[in-house]
Amino acid sequence: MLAKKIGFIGGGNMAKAIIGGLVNSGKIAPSDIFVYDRKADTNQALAEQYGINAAESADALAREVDILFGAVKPNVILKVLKELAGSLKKEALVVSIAAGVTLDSLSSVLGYDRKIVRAMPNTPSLVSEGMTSVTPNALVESAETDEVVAIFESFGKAAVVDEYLIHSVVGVSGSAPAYVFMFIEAMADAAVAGGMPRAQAYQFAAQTVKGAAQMVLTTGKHPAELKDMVCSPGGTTIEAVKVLEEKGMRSAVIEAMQQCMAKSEKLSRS
Ligand SMILES: NC(=O)C1=CN([C@@H]2O[C@H](COP(=O)(O)OP(=O)(O)OC[C@H]3O[C@@H](n4cnc5c(N)ncnc54)[C@H](O)[C@@H]3O)[C@@H](O)[C@H]2O)C=CC1
Ligand SMILES: O=C(O)[C@@H]1CCC=N1
Repeated sequence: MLAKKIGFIGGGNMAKAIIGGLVNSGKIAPSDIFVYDRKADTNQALAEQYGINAAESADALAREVDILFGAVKPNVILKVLKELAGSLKKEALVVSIAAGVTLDSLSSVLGYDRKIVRAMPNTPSLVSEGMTSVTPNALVESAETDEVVAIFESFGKAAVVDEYLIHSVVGVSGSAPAYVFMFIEAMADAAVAGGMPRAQAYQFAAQTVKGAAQMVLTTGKHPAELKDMVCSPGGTTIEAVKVLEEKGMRSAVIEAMQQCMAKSEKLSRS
């Protein structure tokens, strides 16, 4: 049980995923979780759904908590944190999940003596299958980093990475659900073209992606070996593999991710 008070500024999709994961894990009492969203109905809905506290204001929340999650959009997070910095407890830890906002720019508004963690979750957190990176600044103690990792592990997997790797994280997990959804959609389209009903096509495609991912995670085998296991000599699968190679699937994925990572770098500089 985590004996700390945790607050969320912003109660949107990602905050909801984290709050839901924490409450369901039983690692923290809902009465120790606080949320402040500028929309009163969002506060109320989260308080009712999870039995947590809706704070009166960002300042009131900041005064209360030991760990504060900044879960607003990147274009407003620095302003929001600057306004509440003076209300935070001296030892409070701030966790930002805003894409492209560096530890240095967070320190510039919160103070260079503030313990800060930069994290990059993804939307599968909403179904307890998230993948989150965690990057603490030099002031965060290892026990505190472990606590933040444990919070993110309550709704998926989490790993500590150096800050320079966050662009890779954005490419390979933060933004990546979007490309996987496109792949599932395309697979389902082809099944529909073969006559399968749409809903059934999504079920077959999505369960196959989930099962294939599970094989990579649990067998320890190289993805190429797992691919080879599917390809019977003279069979159906190798025909599909040939077309995917001809159409450049691998280079399309690599180039798309490089664009994504370049944009992440650009956002961090602006
Ligand atoms: N959606 C995604 O896949 C991922 C998002 N992120 C990051 O998570 C953060 C939040 O994203 P989402 O939850 O998707 O956005 P969202 O738009 O669902 O939620 C943002 C919430 O902040 C509230 N808000 C805006 N200004 C506020 C203020 N001044 N005070 C209090 N609340 C305020 C809004 O009312 C809204 O409910 C962003 O910084 C984003 O970069 C990180 C990883 C993945
Ligand atoms: O598209 C974006 O900017 C955010 C960051 C990671 C996922 N969504």
